[in-house]
Amino acid sequence: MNAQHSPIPSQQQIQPSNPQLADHDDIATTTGEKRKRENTTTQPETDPSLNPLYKTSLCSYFRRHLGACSHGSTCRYAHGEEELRPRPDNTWDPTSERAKKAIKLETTNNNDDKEEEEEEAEEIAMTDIAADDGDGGCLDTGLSKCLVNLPRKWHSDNLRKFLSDQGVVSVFQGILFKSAKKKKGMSVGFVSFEDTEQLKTAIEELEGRSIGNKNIKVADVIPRSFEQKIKSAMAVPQEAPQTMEPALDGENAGISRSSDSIGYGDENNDNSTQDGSNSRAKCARDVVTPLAHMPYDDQLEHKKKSIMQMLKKLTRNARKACPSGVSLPEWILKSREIGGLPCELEGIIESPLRNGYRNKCEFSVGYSLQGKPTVGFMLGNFREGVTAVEEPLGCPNVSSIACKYASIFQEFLQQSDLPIWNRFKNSGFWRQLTVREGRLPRKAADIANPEAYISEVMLIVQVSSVGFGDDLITNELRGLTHSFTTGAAGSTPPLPLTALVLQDHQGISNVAPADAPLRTLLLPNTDGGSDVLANSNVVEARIHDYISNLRFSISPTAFFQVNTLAAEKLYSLAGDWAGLGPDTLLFDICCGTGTIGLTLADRVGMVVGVEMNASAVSDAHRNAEINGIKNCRFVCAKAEDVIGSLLKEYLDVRQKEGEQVNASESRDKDVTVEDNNTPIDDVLDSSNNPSHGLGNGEGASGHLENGGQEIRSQLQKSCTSKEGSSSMLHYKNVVAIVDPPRGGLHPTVIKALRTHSCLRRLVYISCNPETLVANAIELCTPSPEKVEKGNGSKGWRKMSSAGLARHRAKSMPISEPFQPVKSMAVDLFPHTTHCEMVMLLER
Ligand SMILES: C[S@@+](CC[C@H](N)C(=O)[O-])C[C@H]1O[C@@H](n2cnc3c(N)ncnc32)[C@H](O)[C@@H]1O
Repeated sequence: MNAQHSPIPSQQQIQPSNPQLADHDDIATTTGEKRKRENTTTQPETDPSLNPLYKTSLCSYFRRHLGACSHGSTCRYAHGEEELRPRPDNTWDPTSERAKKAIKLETTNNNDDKEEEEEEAEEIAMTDIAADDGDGGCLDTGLSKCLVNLPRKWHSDNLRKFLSDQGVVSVFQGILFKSAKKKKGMSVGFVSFEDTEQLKTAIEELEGRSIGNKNIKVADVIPRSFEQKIKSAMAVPQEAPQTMEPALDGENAGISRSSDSIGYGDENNDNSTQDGSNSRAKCARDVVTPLAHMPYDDQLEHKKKSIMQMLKKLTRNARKACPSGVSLPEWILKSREIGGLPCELEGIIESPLRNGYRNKCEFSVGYSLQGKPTVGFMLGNFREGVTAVEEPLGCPNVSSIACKYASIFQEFLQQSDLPIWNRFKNSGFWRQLTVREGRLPRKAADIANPEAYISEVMLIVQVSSVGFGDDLITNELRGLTHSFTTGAAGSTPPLPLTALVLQDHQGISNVAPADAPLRTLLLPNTDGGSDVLANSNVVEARIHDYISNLRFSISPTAFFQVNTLAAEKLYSLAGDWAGLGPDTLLFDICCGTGTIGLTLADRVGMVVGVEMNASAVSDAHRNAEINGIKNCRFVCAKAEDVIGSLLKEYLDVRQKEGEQVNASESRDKDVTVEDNNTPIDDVLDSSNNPSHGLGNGEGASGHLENGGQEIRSQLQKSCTSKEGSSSMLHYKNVVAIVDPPRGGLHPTVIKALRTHSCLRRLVYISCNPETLVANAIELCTPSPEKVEKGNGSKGWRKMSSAGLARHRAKSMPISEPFQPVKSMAVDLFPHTTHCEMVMLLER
C-alpha cells in the first residue's frame, strides 16, 4: 500500500498542524503553492468514512490525471466535487468550486454590507439634519430642498460657502438661504429658505451645476415620518402655547406602542416616505392609513417588498456576526440563490376584510384645527407641536360604529363642564375614548356586511381625575352614560353597547399602565328606567369574539388582535408550520388571552402559555373553561422571569425520561426557578441591563414588578400542577410559538430558547419585522469556538437593533443555532404600512 497516499486517514493524519488542510501529497493550498507530502504511518484500518476528514479534500491525482487515481473508490480524497464533503469546521477544500463560490459570495455580501451601512448612516444623518432647521424648530419641507451628489468631505461650512459663491441670477449675493446643513461623510445636504422666492431662485441657480464630475441634484425633502410633512399644515390649537416642548412620551414622540392600538404613535407613525405618496398629509386618513390611496393589491406588493428588504438584513447580519473560523451556515450560502433572503418569503396573505376591520380604536381627545373639541386622531406629532385632532370619518380601517361613538362623545364634550386634556400643560380631565368591538361567529361568506356581525361594544373612557371634585365628576359621568346610551339607542340601526369603563390615568402619555384604575359604569336600561350608578364597581366589563369557532372573553386592557378574521389566518398558519401532533408540547410565549394556544390545543398534547398581563391571563383561563379545553396551562409572569424555569421543568423531564428515570420521581419533584444560564436573581435584575435596548415597549413596563420571592412562590404554585407534571412525560416534540410585542423578545428569553437544545422548532410571529430580524440574528448566528465574556455594551444606545443583536450574539452561550426555514406575511392592517410576519426556525 502506498503509505504516502493511504486510503485510510490515520488519527495523526486528521490532526495536521493546519487542520484546514488534510494530509495529502501535493495538495494545492489556497495560495497555489504545493505542499510537500508528509510522512505518515499506516494505522490499523477502521471504516475510513468515519474519519472526520474523509473526502474533505479533492484528490490531486484524480484531478491531474483526469480521473486516474490508483486508489479508485477506496481513496480517502474526494474524486470530484460531487464526492467532496465539508470539513469539520464547515469549510470546504479551498481549491474546490464550492469554496470559491463562498468566497465570492462573501466578497459581494461585504460590499452589500458596506453599502447598507452607508445607506443607514446617510438615512440617520438625513433625519438628524432634517429634524433640526437650526432654530430648534422643525424643518418646513415646503421651503427646503436637499442637494444630492455633494462631496462627502464637505461639512456645513463648505456647503454655505458654495451657495454663497454661486450666482448667475443673483450674481452679487450668491444663493440666499435660511440655513444650510451637511454632515461630513454624506453626499446629501439640506438647505432651507426664507420664502418661495429664495427657493425658486436657488433652484434656477443650481440647475445643471456640477462639483467635480458629479451633477448636483436638487430633490424634495422627504421626511422620515409624517410628522414633518404635517407640521406646516397644522396650527397648534388655541388652547396650547405655541412653544415647542421636548418629547415626553411614547405616543407623541413617535415611539411605537403595541400593534393593537391605533393612534398617531403607533401604526400611523410610519415611514410614509416609502409609500410612494408625495402629497402633503392634511387629514386623519393620510396619517392613519397612508396606503389607502393605493389599490389593495399594490399595498400588498409594497408590504412584501419592504419585508424582503428587512429580511435581507438577517442574512447580512448573521453572516457578519458569524465568528471567524466558523463556516457560514448553509442557509447563508444558499441565500444568494434567493436574492439574499434568509429563507423563502412565501407570500402575503390578504386580509379577509379591507375596510372597517379594526375591532379596537383609540381616539384622542383634543381640539380640531378650528379649535373645536374633537374626538379622533391626532394629525401630527406632539414633539413637533402638533396636537390638532381630526374626526376619524375618512379612515377606511375604522368601523362606522366606532365613528358614531366618537361623534357621540365629541358632542358630549362640547357641553361638558370638565376640561379636555391639555398635552402641553398636562392638565385637564377627558383624555381618550377606546372603542372595542366583539363580533358574532361568522363564515368567510359573511364578510359582505361585516358590521352586521358586531354584536358587542365596550367603551373605555380615559380621564385624569386628580384635582376635580367628586360631585362634579359623578354628575359628568352620569351625563356621559346618558349620552352614550341614548346616542346608541337613537342610531339607525341601534348601536350595540355592552360595557362602559372609566380608566383613571395621570401620566403624561395616554398609554396607561396595565394597573391604571378601572371602574365599570352601570348602563341604564335602554328604556331609561333605572338610574346610573356611576361609581359602581360591581359589573365586570368584558366583550366576546370568535376565532376558529372558539369564543374568547376579552377584558378591557387585554390584548386581542385588532383584525379578528385575519388573526384567524395568522394563527392557523403558525399552527401548520409548528408541526403539531398529540405528542407535542406547545409553548405559547406572550399568549395574551390564550388565542394561539387555545385555537391549537386540539392539535397538541399540551399548551403552556406565558403572559405578563394579569387580566389577559385570567381571560385565558376563562377562555379555556368556556371552550371546554383542558390541556392548557397559563402562567402569569414576564416571560423573561420564568421561561428558563419552565423550559427546564419540561425539557429536563424529557431528558430524564430518555435516561429511564422513574416517572413518579419526576412527578413529585419540586419545581425550582433557577435556570442553567440565568439564575432567578439575575433575571430579576435584567431590566437594569442596558443591553436590553430594543425598546421593549410593553415588556419594559410590567405590572409584576414584584420581588423574586413573589415570582418564586407564584411559579412554584403554578408549576406543581399535577396534571401538567404527569402528562408532560409523553411529549416528544417541543415547539414554541412566540408572539411578542413590537419591541421583540427579551434577551433572556432568546437565550433560553436558543440554549435549550430539545426545542427544535420555533415559530416566530411578529408585528415588527425589524425586531424579528434582530431576534433571529441572535437565534441563528453560529456559536464561536469560545464565547466572549464581559464585552460590555458600550455605545448600545447608538447601535441599530441589528447591530445590537450581532453584539449580543457574540456572548451567547455555545449552542446549536436555529436556521430560518420559511416566512410568510399576513396583512392584518390594510391601508397602513404594517403587517404581521411568521417565520419558521428549525435546528
Ligand atoms: C402581540 S401580543 C400577542 C398576544 C397573543 N399572542 C394574541 O395573539 O392575542 C403580545 C402580548 O405579549 C404580552 N407581553 C408583553 N411583554 C411581555 C413579557 N415580557 N412577558 C410576557 N408577556 C408579555 C402583552 O401583554 C401582549 O399580551
